[in-house]
Order: sequence, then C-alpha cells, then structure tokens
Amino acid sequence: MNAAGASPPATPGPPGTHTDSDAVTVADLRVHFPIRTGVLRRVTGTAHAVDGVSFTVPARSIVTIVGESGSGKTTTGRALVGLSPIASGRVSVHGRALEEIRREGSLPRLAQIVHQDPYASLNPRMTIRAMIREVISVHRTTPREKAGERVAELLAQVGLRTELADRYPHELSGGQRQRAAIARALAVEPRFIVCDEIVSALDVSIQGQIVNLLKDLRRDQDVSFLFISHDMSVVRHISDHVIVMYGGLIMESGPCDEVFSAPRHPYTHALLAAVPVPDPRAPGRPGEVRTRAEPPDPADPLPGCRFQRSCPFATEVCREGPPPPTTAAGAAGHTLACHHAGTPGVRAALSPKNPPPTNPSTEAPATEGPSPSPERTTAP
Ligand SMILES: Nc1ncnc2c1ncn2[C@@H]1O[C@H](COP(=O)(O)OP(=O)(O)OP(=O)(O)O)[C@@H](O)[C@H]1O
Repeated sequence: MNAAGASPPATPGPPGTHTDSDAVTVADLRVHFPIRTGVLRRVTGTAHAVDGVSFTVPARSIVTIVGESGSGKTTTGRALVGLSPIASGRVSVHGRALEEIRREGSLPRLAQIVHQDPYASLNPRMTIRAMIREVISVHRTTPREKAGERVAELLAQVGLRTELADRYPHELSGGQRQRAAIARALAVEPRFIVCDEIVSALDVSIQGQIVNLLKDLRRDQDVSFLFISHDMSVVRHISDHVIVMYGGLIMESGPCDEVFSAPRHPYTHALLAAVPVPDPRAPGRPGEVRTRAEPPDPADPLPGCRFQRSCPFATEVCREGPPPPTTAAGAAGHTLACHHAGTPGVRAALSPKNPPPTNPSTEAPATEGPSPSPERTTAP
C-alpha cells in the first residue's frame, strides 16, 4: 500500500460529481427490495431502502453515514461493495464504474467491507495468520516468500501483537477480533473500506482505540473509509464529513464540525438532541440514538419530504414535493434537503443550544410556515 503523506482530506465536491481526488462517487443511487409475505412468500410490495442518494467520498477521508435504524445506511454501504442490488444510479470507485469493475472481478481489490460482527468476515476454523495469508495469496498482493513478513506488518498496523496471529477468532476479545477483520481487509490493499457499525458492539474505551486506528490508517495509507454508525459520539470523533440519512434519503451532509455545531436540517437537530441508549441491557443498541420521529415506512415512501410527518416546521409545500438539494451558506460541501431550513426563524430554532421543537400532531399539521430563505441556492 502506498504511503500517502499527511495531506488533509479534500472537501467533497457537489454530490455525485467525480473529481480525480474522489475515491467513490455515488449519483442518484436507488436500492429496492421485494417485500414478501405469507407462507408462499409472494411479493406484495417494494421496500425503497435507498431512494436516490448522491455523495462523494474524497480520497484519504472518513465519510460517515448516520441515522436511525431503517434509514438506509447499511444498504447504501453494501451497494458500494456490490452487496446490495442497485435498482438505478451510478457508483464509481476511483473514477471507474462499479459495474465494469465487478464484471472484471476486481471490485474486492478496490473496495472491502468490515461488518459489525467480525465473524461475518473471519473464518472460525482458521487462525488469523492463515486467514490473512489466504487473502494475500488469492489477491497476489505480496510474493509468497514475503507473505510471513506482510502478515506481521499488517498485524502491527492494526495494533495486534504477533503472538495473536496463531489464535482462532473465538480466542480473541471483541476489539482484537475487529482489529483482525480490519487487517484482513487491509491485506487486499483496497483503496476504499466500508465500516458497517464496526464499533457498535465494543466497550467505549475499545471503540476509541478502533476510531484512532482508522484515523491513523486514513493519515498513513492511501485508503478512504465510509463509516456507518448510529452513535453520534463516535461519529463526532471519527468523521471528516457527515451524511445524515432518514427514510432512504440524505437529509443533510456537511463537514463534521459544521453539522455538529450548526445543524441545518430539523432531523439532524433532533438526532443531535436525542439521548443515546445508555444501558447495554436496555432495548436498542448501546449508543444508539432514537428521536421521536415516526419511523419511515420503506414500503410506502411519502411524496414530498420524507420527514414531513415528524417535522415541527412542515407545511403544505413539504407534502407536495421533495425538497431540492440546496447548498447551505457556510462551509464548502454543506448541503441539505429542506424547504424551510434557510429561514431565519427555523435557523434560530435549530441552534444546538435549543431543545428540539416539539413535534406537531399529525392530525393537525401546520398549514402556514416560514417562507423559504433567499440565502439558499440550488446545488448544481
Ligand atoms: N433484504 C431486504 N429485504 C427487504 N427490505 C429490506 C432488506 N434490507 C433492508 N431492507 C429495508 O430497507 C430499510 C433500510 O434498511 P438498512 O438496513 O439499510 O437501514 P439501516 O439504517 O442500516 O438500519 P440498521 O441500523 O437498523 O441496520 C429498512 O426498512 C429495511 O427493513
């Protein structure tokens, strides 16, 4: 893997447009699943899991997708490594179409995924050393006589002691297993790695170590990450850029500091204000945030804004048509999809210092709302 120097990650350009400094470009991606019901498993509908998302992952950056359960995070991440069926849209990895890379069989060389459950990628019957050697041999990333050295190098990179190489996955702790899964992914020498909730099952101190590991890899190697999480405290520490999803769509996307300090979408504000599930025995996953938003129904996507039923600012315009992606004034690369987010009254209400505005009753939605702000500009 090439050393990449310490140049800072680039700011993403307009969503879906590719530049030479982008690792991954996603344009209007849709992933739909058949919904099967009954004993005969008849197809009775379509789940719009991802319904038109566009974003870029600049080279050597960590871009995070955050959102509550069912927002489409995992489906998006899996689509980028060829594991979700793409209904429409374009995905390119380092400037080449995903389809073309898949056809020639080189997608694993470019893009890897690490799962929440490392057992999904670690063979329980192989030692860590054997597994990594197998990957090196299949992908021919290192000459056979240097494979032993390379295993040691990879283990050092992810902070695993060499003596752990001869252990089986069940003989490692959760954090060590996740490091081994990252080493296995790195053995392919990919340019891009999807990390799907990889720290969700770990203790907070181990989470911090894995977060630091990914940041070191991003700094020292020519690799970019799409990090998927429902835990805002982890997201805040790891991300260069944050994408907030709800109901299969992107609500807001921007530089991490800006999204956290000045959220511009009512859903982002609600997500930041939500209290995480503190107790591992409580329903939900540790660190998971739950807003009071009505869970979106992927089988029945709403016309207009997907967040309209839970949004305190929703008006007729939000029910009539989807908000166009707009560029927020402020830092470059900050976009949002909201009819009212630029309005001064709404901006003031969304200050992170304020509690989230109470949700209106869905029986008595407001019919008048703030007028769109003149500051918004339609994104190219
Ligand atoms: N294979 C499938 N068949 C039918 N529906 C699916 C399938 N996979 C995902 N979905 C639906 O698509 C929506 C998005 O799911 P996805 O797993 O991507 O969400 P998520 O944000 O990652 O949530 P979580 O954090 O709970 O995994 C959900 O409503 C889910 O039920």
